[in-house]
Amino acid sequence: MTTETPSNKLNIYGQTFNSRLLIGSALYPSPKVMQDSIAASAAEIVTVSLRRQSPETGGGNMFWQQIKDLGLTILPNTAGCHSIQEAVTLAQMSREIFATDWVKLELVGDEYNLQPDPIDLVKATEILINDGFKVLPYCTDDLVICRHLVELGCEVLMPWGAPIGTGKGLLNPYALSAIRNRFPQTTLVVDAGIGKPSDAVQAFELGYDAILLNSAVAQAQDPIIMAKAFKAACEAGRYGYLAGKMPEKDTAQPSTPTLGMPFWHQS
Ligand SMILES: CC(=O)[C@@H](O)[C@H](O)COP(=O)(O)O
Repeated sequence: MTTETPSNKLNIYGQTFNSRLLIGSALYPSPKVMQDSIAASAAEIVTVSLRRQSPETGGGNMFWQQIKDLGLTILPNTAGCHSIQEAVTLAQMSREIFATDWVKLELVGDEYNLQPDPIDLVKATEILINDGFKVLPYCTDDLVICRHLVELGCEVLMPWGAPIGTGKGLLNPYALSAIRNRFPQTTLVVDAGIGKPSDAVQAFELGYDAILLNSAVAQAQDPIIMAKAFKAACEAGRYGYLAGKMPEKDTAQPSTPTLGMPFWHQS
């Protein structure tokens, strides 16, 4: 029987976490709603982009203070980078500022769907790993690209569910499932495109270790309630996966016995 024990907590490069929900820090209606939503989600890892800094207004400093106040593990990302050089430079700056060697590597290859550039992603990953980073690459659901990333030393992969900000859910469950089956030892996180709690449940049912989302909570009509819904969905999906679902059958089978007495009773 498989149950959730300390030894099978979410493992990200050797650090363990109780929550299997990673959350973004952009697009919330207000800083207060951001803080309250992230707290309600019970996420222990929050991803941030250095690009949020806005020295002209000083707003950037306030944002960083609010993030710091959450007391969570920070996962810097390279959102919005379009070239290897840009992504590597931003990762290096983030390492200094946040004092972490983790980086969620995002390298946009196309403006239409913000698809990661698969070729430059692999090249940038190699540069960053050689520079001592622990890379969490945001990638497409391409099995071969994932294999290259694992061969370079990535212990975590973050294939997309759907393009960022679309809320379309898991567009290609077959491809995500193939990645799960091919890399049983790798920590797999569905990143981007999740729109509703049932998408999160589906990711865990496929055997994924975690999900990362931003828009689904930040752009919900009530972000704080939605954050709670995702917390519950991640737990439900994970427990459902660990429990092992019943086998499906093509023919009906009565679940209520038709022979004998359903309950013992005194005559
Ligand atoms: C915040 C972040 O890292 C995004 O780039 C991420 O991929 C989330 O995407 P969604 O907003 O679609 O959840």
